[in-house]
Amino acid sequence: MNSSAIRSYGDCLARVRRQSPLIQCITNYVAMNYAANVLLAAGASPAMVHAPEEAAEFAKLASATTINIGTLSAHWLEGMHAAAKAAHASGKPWVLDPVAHFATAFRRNAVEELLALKPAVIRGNASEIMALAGDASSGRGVDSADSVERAKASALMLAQRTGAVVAVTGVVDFVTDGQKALHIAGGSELMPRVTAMGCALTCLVGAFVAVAPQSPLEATVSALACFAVAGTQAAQQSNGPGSFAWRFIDALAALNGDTLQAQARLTAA
Ligand SMILES: Nc1ncnc2c1ncn2[C@@H]1O[C@H](COP(=O)(O)OP(=O)(O)O)[C@@H](O)[C@H]1O
Ligand SMILES: Cc1ncsc1CCOP(=O)(O)O
Ligand SMILES: [Mg+2]
Repeated sequence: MNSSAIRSYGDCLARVRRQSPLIQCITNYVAMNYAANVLLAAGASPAMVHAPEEAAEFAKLASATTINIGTLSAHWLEGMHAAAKAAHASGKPWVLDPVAHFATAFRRNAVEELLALKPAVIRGNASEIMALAGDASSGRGVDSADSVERAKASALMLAQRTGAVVAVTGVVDFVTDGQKALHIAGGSELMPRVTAMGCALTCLVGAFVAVAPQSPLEATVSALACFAVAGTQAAQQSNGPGSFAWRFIDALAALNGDTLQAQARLTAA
């Protein structure tokens, strides 16, 4: 980890709030609104720009790009390729969310092509990461059917094979660059009951790697820690997934670097 570039996980959040990085989010129809609100709550500036006619041009303007295949179509895939290529060519990090990539041949091929365009970070649930590493997974759709514990070896292997930081989320998250690995505890069992929480987190990872492109592992851990701390806080006041969804945005908006540093539950794996 490049500790001279980033002094602490709290510092990474403080940088996002200070710099307000412009983040190109190519995400799905389900996630667009919630993900944009999550980025705003963290102090970043989201832009949902995916048309093939403009995706590459916009990727050059943005500080980072995130690509999510949740509601894929051929037209969108064209924009994803253009954006990922442009981001890579201009030295900007991009983040891949391989939503349910194992479900159909169209998705499998799409994710394989995108992986070749060198994402800096891959963020998925346990079933997605296991299948992406070529391991058997029990996933059928967008929700995980496997534990993070079972996906750890797959994540390590995938990180070593692709050179990307790999984040597996679930009850306790696991993040690795293929050498070092960390666990992040916290969050709430209400989180998988709100659609697009994972997609929004992928967009937030984009904002964090944008302000610390030399430290993608630390930036990813920091973004996941924000979700864990804000999720724990929001759950304490929520009656169910509906109120949790908006309380989570409030908790994230109120989170500062010092609180994150004090409350994040990180352990070396
Ligand atoms: N049972 C749980 N307890 C605590 N946090 C959870 C739980 N399940 C998921 N999360 C959190 O929800 C967020 C989204 O993760 P996840 O549900 O794995 O992604 P996806 O929505 O892509 O399947 C992450 O911050 C993760 O830590
Ligand atoms: C329900 C659904 N269908 C296609 S994408 C999507 C959202 C998935 O969101 P998440 O991966 O964050 O649960
Ligand atoms: Mg997901």
